[in-house]
Parts: sequence; C-alpha cells; structure tokens
Amino acid sequence: MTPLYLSATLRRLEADYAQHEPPLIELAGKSIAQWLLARYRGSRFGVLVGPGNNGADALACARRLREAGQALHCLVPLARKALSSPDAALLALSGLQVVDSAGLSECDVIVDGLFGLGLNRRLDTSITGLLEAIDGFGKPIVAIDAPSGLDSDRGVPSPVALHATHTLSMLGAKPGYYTAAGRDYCGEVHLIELLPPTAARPAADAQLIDTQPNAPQLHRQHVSHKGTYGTLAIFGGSAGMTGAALLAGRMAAKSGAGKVYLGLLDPVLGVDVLQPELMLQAATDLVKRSDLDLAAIGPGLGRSQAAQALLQQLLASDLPLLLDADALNLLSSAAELQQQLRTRTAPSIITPHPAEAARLLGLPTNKVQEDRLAAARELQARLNTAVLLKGSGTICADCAGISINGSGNGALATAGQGDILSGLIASLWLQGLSPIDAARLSAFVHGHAADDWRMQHRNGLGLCASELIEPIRTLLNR
Ligand SMILES: NC(=O)C1=CN([C@@H]2O[C@H](COP(=O)(O)OP(=O)(O)OC[C@H]3O[C@@H](n4cnc5c(N)ncnc54)[C@H](OP(=O)(O)O)[C@@H]3O)[C@@H](O)[C@H]2O)[C@@H](O)CC1
Ligand SMILES: [K+]
Repeated sequence: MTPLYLSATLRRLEADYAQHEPPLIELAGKSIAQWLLARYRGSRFGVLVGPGNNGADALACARRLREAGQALHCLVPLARKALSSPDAALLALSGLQVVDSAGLSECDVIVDGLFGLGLNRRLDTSITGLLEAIDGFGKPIVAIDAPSGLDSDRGVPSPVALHATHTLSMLGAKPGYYTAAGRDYCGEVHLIELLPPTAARPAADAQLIDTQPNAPQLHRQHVSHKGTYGTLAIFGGSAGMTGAALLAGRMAAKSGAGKVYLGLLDPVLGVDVLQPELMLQAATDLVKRSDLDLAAIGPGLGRSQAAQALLQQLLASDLPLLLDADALNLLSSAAELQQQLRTRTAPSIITPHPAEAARLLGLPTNKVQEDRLAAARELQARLNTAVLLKGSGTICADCAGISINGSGNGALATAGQGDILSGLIASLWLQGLSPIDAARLSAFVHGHAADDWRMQHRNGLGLCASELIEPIRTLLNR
C-alpha cells in the first residue's frame, strides 16, 4: 500500500517544511534533474515553466541540467509572479527563453512544469491550445508533480491535460494519478520523496493498493471441511441473463467458497455442466434455506417485481449481503429499500459501476466521475455500507477509509467482469476476510490478472470475463 495525499494535505506538509534547508524546491529541482539525466542525458530538453512553484521546480531543474551541460529551451507562457535572481539570470541567457511552442517542438524531451498542485480553475483556450500542440509533438513528456491540466486530487482534465510519459511525484503520491482519467494522463508514476523517510508526515487521505494484500485467513488448515469455508447463495439469472449468475458462481467456486448455490429468477437450468459443483435452484426456494452464511444479489437479476421482493427479503434477513447490478438499480428507485439497507445490523457491501452509483446518488454519471472519492465516501455514509466503486481506479470505501486499486486496464471494459468480481468478493468474504478486505483483494487480483493478460494482447481487445477465473485462482494461490 502507498499513501495518497490530497493537495490540501500536501499544502500543510509544505508549510511545515517552509524553512527547510535546502528549500524543498531546490531538492525537487535537483531530484528531477538527476532523474532526467539518468534517463535522457544528451537530449535537448524543452522545459515548460509555469507561473507558480511547479514552474519554480522546473527552473531549479533547468539550472541543474544546464550545469550538467545539457541543451535546453524554456517556454514561459504565463508571467511568473516571483522570479529568484538565479532563475532570472537563467532565463536571461540568450536563446533560452522560447516565446512560442515552435521552439519546443525541436526538443527531444518535454519537461512539464506548467501547473502542479496549484491548478485552481479551468484552463483558457490559449493554454489548452498550447497543451494540445505539445501533446501533438509526439515527444516524451515528463510531468513534474502532475501532467499540466490534470486535477491531481480527482484525476480529471480541466478540460484538457498533457499526456505524460512519466510523472515525477513530489513529496507524496496523489489520488488523481490512479483514478478517473488519471491513469491515461500520467504514464509511469515515479515517487520522489524529497523528505527523509523519518520525517513527520500527515495521515494519508487514501491508500493505493499496489501489491496483493495479504490474506492469511485464506490459508487452509488440514482439519477443515467444505462447511468450514461457508455456504454462499448468489441470486440473479433472470430470463436471458443466466450467464451472469453462472459467472459469479463459477468464480466463487474457483476461489474457495465451501458451497455455492445459485438462486435463479428464471430457473431454466438444473445444472451447470461446465461447473457441476454449483447447486442451482429457483430463487424463491433458495431464499428459504436456513443454512446460508452469505448472500450476493444482482448478477443478471433484472428489475421485475419478483426481483424486488427477493431484494426486500434479503435486506430484511440477517445474512451478510453483497448488492450488485440490478439490485442497486432497484435500490436507487425505492427509498424504503435504502432505509432497509441503512438500518441493517448484518454487514453489507455494494459494488456499483459509475452509472449505478450515479442513480443511487441522484446525480448524472459525469458528476460521479468528476469526484470518484467523494462519490464513494458519500455512498458509504448515506447507505451505511462498504462500497466498491468500479471504473478506472476502483475505489474501496468503508467507515475506516478509502483505497484505490492500482491494478487493471481497459481490457476489463467487457460484459461479465462485474459478475466475476461479485462472486470473488462474496467468496473471499465468506472465507473470513472483512467485506472491505475482500473487496480490496478481489479488485487487485482481478486487475492483476487482466494486466498479465494484456502483456500478451497489446491492444487489450476481446478479454472475456470467464477467461480470468483461472488466472485469478492462480494469483490467490501464489
Ligand atoms: N512549496 C513547496 O515547498 C513545494 C512545492 N512543490 C511544487 O510546487 C507545486 C505547487 O506550486 P503552486 O502552489 O505554486 O501551484 P502551481 O501548480 O505552480 O500553480 C499555481 C499557479 O498557477 C496559476 N493557475 C492555476 N490555475 C490556473 C489556470 N487554470 N490558468 C492559469 N493559471 C492558473 C496560479 O495563478 P493564481 O491562481 O495565483 O492567479 C498560480 O500562479 C507543486 O505541484 C510542486 O511542483 C514541490 O516541489 C514541493 C515543495
Ligand atoms: K506539471
């Protein structure tokens, strides 16, 4: 796990070290220059210098690059408010200050020090045009602290941002690198600490799940039997959507759930011939069983009256409950179901994608995507439940805090992925993880399996959810 900090928190940290010697900006400039020299020594560097301290980092770096004998051009598109004398002397060197972007297009590497944490409003067209032109050069772009134009708290461009090849993060990693559009803009992220590891730091605002979380509960003892690992009921599978329930059930069986029942709303199948371990029943029969340990409702559920009645029954039960897909859509259209969820005593988790989250919050989907952390936090508080908000940079939230999943890629944007994720979370929760730990581990291994697959499939086309079930099992058993 890597701590993530919002800009307001980093500002407090900066203020605490305002008197640090050498100044943090000098340390930043030195570290950035060292990083650039290690990778691009001998290149012509085009340095974009912004009006604030992101620009100050860029100038401190430019001085170091020049001292190291590197060819250099600077572009200063907005007046700098404060210019230290060494910076002024640097910019006064003949040929250094390039007035338009044409000079920059001749450079081999663009160093982006235009805006970092201090971006505080939408960019106007003079700047958006410049950023688009620079993106169009097709040169490597190394962003200082954040690709200019990207909101580093939320991961949204405002309204455009540079597409960096590398982002060098100063002081601490930011949530916006890893969620919403952040992954598409930041390229490879490198953390430059600036402060010694022993330096006092504020509490993190979120955590990045960048390694597979430990789950000692999943290690099997000799003295155990299938009952030790719980009985799971997955409800869904309306007419035409049996496959969703099968995917969830197969994933649950292949990730260690003791016994898995599928409660189908349209019981067209008596057996899953490819996964005969699953026990298929009519949903109305399964919900009456008294030996269930945990229920998941949603995969292929539909929004019929029968589905609604089933949801109501499960919400009223004392079973731990995972709600996904149409269970969430039913929930969003009935205040009394929301009240039932809020006041349950048994634990629950909801796993919406952004459109489902938006329906639950009564917002357009783009508003959820504009601040995914806030949306997850709001859902958690309003509905008194753990939350996994899907999408690029899946967010896991419970009352103890927020984490962002660092694995996964666009190949996961296919039907059925949500169903296997539901089956996986339910299965790991059933086996003793807390709901939020089950969500974190599930999101990570699901994304990791897709990342492994992507190494062999460059464009990421055609990944079917069912193909990930076995690789996920392998990752869980590593
Ligand atoms: N302080 C330290 O110790 C350390 C600082 N560090 C570095 O400092 C960076 C933060 O510096 P920062 O706070 O000066 O913000 P920055 O990103 O340069 O931008 C502010 C400027 O941009 C302007 N501006 C904003 N939006 C705009 C828009 N849409 N269109 C046009 N202009 C706009 C804004 O204008 P204003 O709102 O004042 O009119 C202001 O002039 C941080 O990311 C890291 O790189 C680290 O190395 C650690 C040590
Ligand atoms: K920048």
